[in-house]
Amino acid sequence: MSSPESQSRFTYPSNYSFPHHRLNRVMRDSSKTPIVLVACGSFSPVTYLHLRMFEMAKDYCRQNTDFEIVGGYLSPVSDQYVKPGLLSAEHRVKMCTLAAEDTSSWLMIDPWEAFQSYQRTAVVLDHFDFELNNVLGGVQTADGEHRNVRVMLLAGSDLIGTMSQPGVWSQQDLDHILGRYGCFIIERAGTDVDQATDSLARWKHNIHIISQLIQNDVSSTKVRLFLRRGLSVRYLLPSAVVDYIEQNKLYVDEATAAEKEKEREMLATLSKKKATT
Ligand SMILES: Nc1ncnc2c1ncn2[C@@H]1O[C@H](COP(=O)(O)OP(=O)(O)OP(=O)(O)O)[C@@H](O)[C@H]1O
Ligand SMILES: NC(=O)c1ccc[n+]([C@@H]2O[C@H](COP(=O)(O)O)[C@@H](O)[C@H]2O)c1
Repeated sequence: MSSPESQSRFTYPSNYSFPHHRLNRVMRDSSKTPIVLVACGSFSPVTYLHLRMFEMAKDYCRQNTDFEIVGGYLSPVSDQYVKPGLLSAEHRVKMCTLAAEDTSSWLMIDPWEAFQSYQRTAVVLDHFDFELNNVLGGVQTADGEHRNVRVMLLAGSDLIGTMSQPGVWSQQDLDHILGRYGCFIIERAGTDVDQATDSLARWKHNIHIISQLIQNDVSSTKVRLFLRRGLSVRYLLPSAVVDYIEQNKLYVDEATAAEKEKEREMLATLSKKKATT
């Protein structure tokens, strides 16, 4: 667990320690700004697209910004977040860990959010900022100069779309997330990014929109639907995650009414799309 100072600001799950084994503590290019990417979500289950979001952001940063990515984290949401199809945090954290270990050399899973009461995204980003800069002391340049790490949110455009919906995010939190930290938004089929970011114009300088040059429309909802119908999901998720789902017989239970409704909406969108092509 972190220093006593942190205990007054944050609550911690028991036996928690902040993962930093893959954090790049020495920058490659001292002229750049070190950043850490944080993707918050359900990850029920984690898919290749969740992992690919980080690679897309990496390419974008290299080509368009003065940022150097020194680490990437998936932060699965708490069980208290009410959402159809949300499996227990234990399974979700395990699947994310298997996925990162199996497929990546730089992604990490932070279980801080998952194993406690629901924490707003603004608080989650503060937690990362605290652990990276106050507890670990940031990173260094090759010359040994200290640099604070900037935390940035990584999300799909559906999430940024919810930021204009009344009652979902407080103005104070939006100002904190987009004004203080900033974000990378991956375009996602079904969301008009311009419309989604219209009301967020005052933070435009901190919002980086990334196009999906190779469209991948996989979603956890579709994966759950396939599993429930006994269809294969191999090659949509890392093999280790598919094996884990099979071994633990996950996502085979009858869908809840809310989930059935979500599936109906998704199937209707898919057949509409088919009809227009
Ligand atoms: N196909 C995709 N394209 C772009 N962003 C995505 C895609 N799938 C997931 N994301 C983003 O990944 C993050 C985590 O998402 P989440 O775990 O809620 O996945 P999801 O696939 O949208 O889940 P569900 O289908 O259960 O709603 C969110 O910011 C979401 O926008
Ligand atoms: N006010 C907030 O902080 C707020 C609102 C909506 C979603 N979120 C976060 O967005 C993430 C993804 O949510 P969905 O899976 O519902 O798209 C979750 O981690 C959730 O905590 C945060």
